[in-house]
Amino acid sequence: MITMDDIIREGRPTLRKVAKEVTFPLSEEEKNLGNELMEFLENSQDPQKAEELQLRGGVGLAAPQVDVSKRITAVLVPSLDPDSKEPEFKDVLYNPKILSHSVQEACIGEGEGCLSVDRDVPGYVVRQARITLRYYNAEGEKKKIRLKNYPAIVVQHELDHLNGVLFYDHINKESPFTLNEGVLVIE
Ligand SMILES: CC(C)(C)[C@H](NC(=O)Nc1cc(F)cc(F)c1)C(=O)N(CC(=O)NO)CC1CCCC1
Ligand SMILES: [Zn+2]
Repeated sequence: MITMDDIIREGRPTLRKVAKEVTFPLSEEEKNLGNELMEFLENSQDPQKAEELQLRGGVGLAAPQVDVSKRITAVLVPSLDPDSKEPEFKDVLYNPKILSHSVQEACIGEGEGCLSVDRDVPGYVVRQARITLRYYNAEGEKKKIRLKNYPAIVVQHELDHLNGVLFYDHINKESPFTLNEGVLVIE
């Protein structure tokens, strides 16, 4: 089971590597890793387990963050409506790729953080507002979906990890809270 001790932090070289694509059929190890990444997110969003295991509430976790340089990431975005059980987006993505995206850009109003970054880095992280994502699931089935709002931001944050990019690489050093015309701010 993955806990915070397994998550490598900035400074570790794997976080700055371009991860390798997986080939199908997946090895048992690659299948297990995908499930473990998702299990971490589920545990981290369960108040009792998060407390017991001292986990930060996570919505996405990529293989390079547990020192495995492979193009695998899990995403679990809970629904905004606390009553509904269904998450807004939940899947383990193998070889994910953004096929196309909106011209419009978006950012999270309070900026971003990262499970691999133990410090606050203030500033807007401007990303694509809407994306068309292609990925393979553990069975090797090709998926093509469109995402917008928070799920689109999370997926782009995770795909960055597969390319050795960290959220603060996108922050404008001179003026971290400057936004161009038309950038959607997601609260
Ligand atoms: C860095 C951290 C603050 C832990 C962030 N968590 C988060 O946004 N929590 C959260 C939000 C919810 F809407 C519901 C919920 F249950 C928990 C996160 O997991 N990530 C993922 C990450 O670090 N992946 O490598 C950072 C987010 C910043 C923008 C997108 C992902
Ligand atoms: Zn991250």
